[in-house]
Amino acid sequence: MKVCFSCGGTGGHIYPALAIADKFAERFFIGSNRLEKTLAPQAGHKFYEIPASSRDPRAVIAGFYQALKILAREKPAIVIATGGYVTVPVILAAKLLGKKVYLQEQNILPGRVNRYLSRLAAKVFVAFAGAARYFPRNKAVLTGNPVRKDILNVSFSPNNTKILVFGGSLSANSINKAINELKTNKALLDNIVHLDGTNYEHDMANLYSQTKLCVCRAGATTLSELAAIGLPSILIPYPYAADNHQEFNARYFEERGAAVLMLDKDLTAASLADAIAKINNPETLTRMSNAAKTLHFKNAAEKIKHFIEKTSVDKKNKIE
Ligand SMILES: CC(=O)N[C@H]1[C@@H](OP(=O)(O)OP(=O)(O)OC[C@H]2O[C@@H](n3ccc(=O)[nH]c3=O)[C@H](O)[C@@H]2O)O[C@H](CO)[C@@H](O)[C@@H]1O
Repeated sequence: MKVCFSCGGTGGHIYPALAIADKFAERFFIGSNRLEKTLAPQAGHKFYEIPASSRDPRAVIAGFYQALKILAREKPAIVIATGGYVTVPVILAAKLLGKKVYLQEQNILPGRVNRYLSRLAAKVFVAFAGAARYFPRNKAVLTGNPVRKDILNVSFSPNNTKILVFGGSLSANSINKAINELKTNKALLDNIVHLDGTNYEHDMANLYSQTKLCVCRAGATTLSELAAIGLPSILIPYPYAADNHQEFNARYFEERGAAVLMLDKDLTAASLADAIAKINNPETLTRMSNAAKTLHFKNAAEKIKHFIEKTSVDKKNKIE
């Protein structure tokens, strides 16, 4: 079955698509000129760029016509969209051509665009049970959030030495500022790995494998990775995320003992040093790691693939 993936803008939307795409032999991507333009071809996928914008209707219309042409030429059986505004014209074009569309939602509190587009989708694969109630009845299927396979192979040890600091795929100014001040603390500095937005890391699995504690934003794809590995974290939700959805993600992890939540407004070099000092011991880290592991959904990408194959192929092996 040939599958069209559409995703865009930030790593949080792109990596789940790449994880699902691994499960399908025939696939291609449609995205914008942002991070997906690098990441999808790098992962070996055919990639089509279309114009996209959250504001300019002319770009959306141009994107829609280009998506129509691409879909008519490539003839995928289905479209899977994992978020980002570039998916809107792709989904509309797919529906016009009578194609089945599936959405995948990473967050506990789904974005408005996905909530609206879910009406056009056959199903929405959700990462957390709490997300289902935001979609029309019977639309959500709980699968968990697909995680890149190299990250699934990483395991946590409290003997790891690194504290990994990053802000999601686009980095975070307030975290950078607090950490840069903390760098005067020599004892901590030696063990801090800081992704500050100038050093995008493609091999996160390698970094995670040396890490005992993450200090990061609370993007849902990051959280799924922390759960898959069982990595303890201090989560500082991005305060301007739509509907404050990162705080929902972070609270879910904090309430279950997997993370410490720190609000961005409370973030200073001193408060961060304090929070790190409180949990930076093998007993606490191990306890948090075990709690994080219980939040991992196994085989999310496989579940999505099986669900699609079961429901999209009829008995004569034809696409519905
Ligand atoms: C501001 C905003 O609205 N951000 C949203 C966006 O975040 P964002 O794109 O930042 O998403 P996440 O934090 O969920 O994921 C970041 C991804 O980038 C990877 N990574 C990061 C840094 C790096 O150097 N290399 C690298 O590979 C991480 O391993 C992870 O896979 O999508 C998420 C998933 O829908 C949402 O929950 C976030 O709220």
